[in-house]
Amino acid sequence: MVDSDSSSGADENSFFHYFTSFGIHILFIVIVIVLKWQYDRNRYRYPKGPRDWRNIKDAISFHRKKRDNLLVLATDYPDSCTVLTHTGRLVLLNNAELINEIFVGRADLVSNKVDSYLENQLRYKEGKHIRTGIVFRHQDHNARIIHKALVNFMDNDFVYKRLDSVVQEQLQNLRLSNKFDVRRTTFSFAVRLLTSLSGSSASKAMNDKAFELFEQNLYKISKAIHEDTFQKSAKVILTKLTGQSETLDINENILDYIKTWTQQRSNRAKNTTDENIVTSTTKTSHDFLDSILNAIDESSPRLDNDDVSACILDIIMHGSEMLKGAISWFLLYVVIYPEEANSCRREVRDKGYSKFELSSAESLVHTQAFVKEVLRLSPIIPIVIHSTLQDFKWRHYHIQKRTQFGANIVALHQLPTWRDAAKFDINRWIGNNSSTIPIQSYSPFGFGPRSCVAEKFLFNLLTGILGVLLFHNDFEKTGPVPEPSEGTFGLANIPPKFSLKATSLIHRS
Ligand code: HEM
Repeated sequence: MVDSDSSSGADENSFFHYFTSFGIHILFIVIVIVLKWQYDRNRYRYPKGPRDWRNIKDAISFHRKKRDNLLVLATDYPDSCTVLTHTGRLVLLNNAELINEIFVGRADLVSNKVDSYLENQLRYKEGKHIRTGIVFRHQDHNARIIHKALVNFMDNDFVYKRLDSVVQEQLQNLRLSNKFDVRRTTFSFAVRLLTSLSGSSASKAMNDKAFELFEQNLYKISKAIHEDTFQKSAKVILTKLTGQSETLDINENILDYIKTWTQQRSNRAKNTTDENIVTSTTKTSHDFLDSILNAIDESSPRLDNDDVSACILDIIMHGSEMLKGAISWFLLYVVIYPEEANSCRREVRDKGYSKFELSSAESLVHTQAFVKEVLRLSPIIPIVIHSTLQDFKWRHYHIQKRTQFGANIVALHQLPTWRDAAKFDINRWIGNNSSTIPIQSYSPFGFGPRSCVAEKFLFNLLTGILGVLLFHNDFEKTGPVPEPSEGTFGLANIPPKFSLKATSLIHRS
């Protein structure tokens, strides 16, 4: 009895010691965290904003409530403010001057694309991953040479040689029926267009089963990205903690598909010395794939097949998401504002714009004004977010490395300097009225050195596409349609699912 008593006392003692030392460790950790927090507080200074503990709920729901928040924050903080979000601290810039100052003036320090927003992460090889749809997340030498190669390709080889026929072919293939799901249909059009532009020979495979699967899988990813539920947010946090991606398998499947094009091209390469290294096939580029392959000799570290394929996937995903978003918004505004849409239809009919032609799209003044006004009120990217590459001082602030800067595009497009900012008014872009457009207050395609590579051609591309659609079709509602204030509003601003009826005007007349 005595023996057993003393051993239980020893057990209690060791438990007591265990818990005391555990408690002391925890206390130390808490003290270190508090000291670090205090140190950072003294060391770094940010613009003021709703970022204290009382706003923690707002911080967590910031991205979900962004549509309301962005305009309210710009009214409360006309210059800039700091918001806590679930992905960290974000300095939101609410006026044109500051956006320009940071995104153009300090682009050397604020050029990393966000990397913790999308759950849709693809580890495409050991130690390397992309988040599909966010083009070239790092601001590094290779991102720069690829950007330059794509811009040069569009300027010199492509736009004037192939673009018209590729776009027209896809417009002809577009199957609009009595009742079509607008987002699904425009996505299919956009993926096919981007695939033709990325790997011209790949378009030959567009009717086969493998391509169908590729397109379906891309659409699944697109849906997963835009799903907007609390379960989804919880999953995002979980995947962030585990480093896993819910859509990884699908990604691997679609990446494999693109790898086969890259492989076929690399097999044609003249001076292949290493199986895993691609060399330029020819200096004339026929598509995005060629233009990236032709830039490989300048790359460092040298790009291989997997890197090139990941870039192509990123371009296809971004381009098709953006085009889907833009064309879906156009068609929604067409049925909400039929008078304005009819003035565009009259214009394309008067000018005989029945086929896509980039060079004459600019002459479609009303149609281009319609495009610009839709993208003003419903920009596809509501905040352009970049993060800082290192600590830096700006005005009287001291900003820490990896702080996110957000250009508040929604607010920029509705600043008080716009006449009747909240009104859908295509006339503001036409003739003398355009002198009322406030300077540097409209930017649907990004800013500075990391702006969209297709920027120069996008207004005309979108105008031409809308022009041809209006020339051949009348669009009507088949039931209630969403308001422009609805839809997902995460990294991209996309209308909710809706259907329309298209009646061919050729058959009617
Ligand atoms: C309506 C259509 C489009 C919109 C609204 C759009 C918008 C944007 C925006 C806002 C950015 C800057 C993102 C940032 O700084 O974080 C961007 C970048 C980019 N876009 Fe687009 N885009 C569109 C279509 C396209 C198309 C068709 C392509 C196909 C080539 C494309 C390729 C790119 C690339 C490669 C970048 C990354 C540039 C870089 O970081 O160096 N975009 N786009």
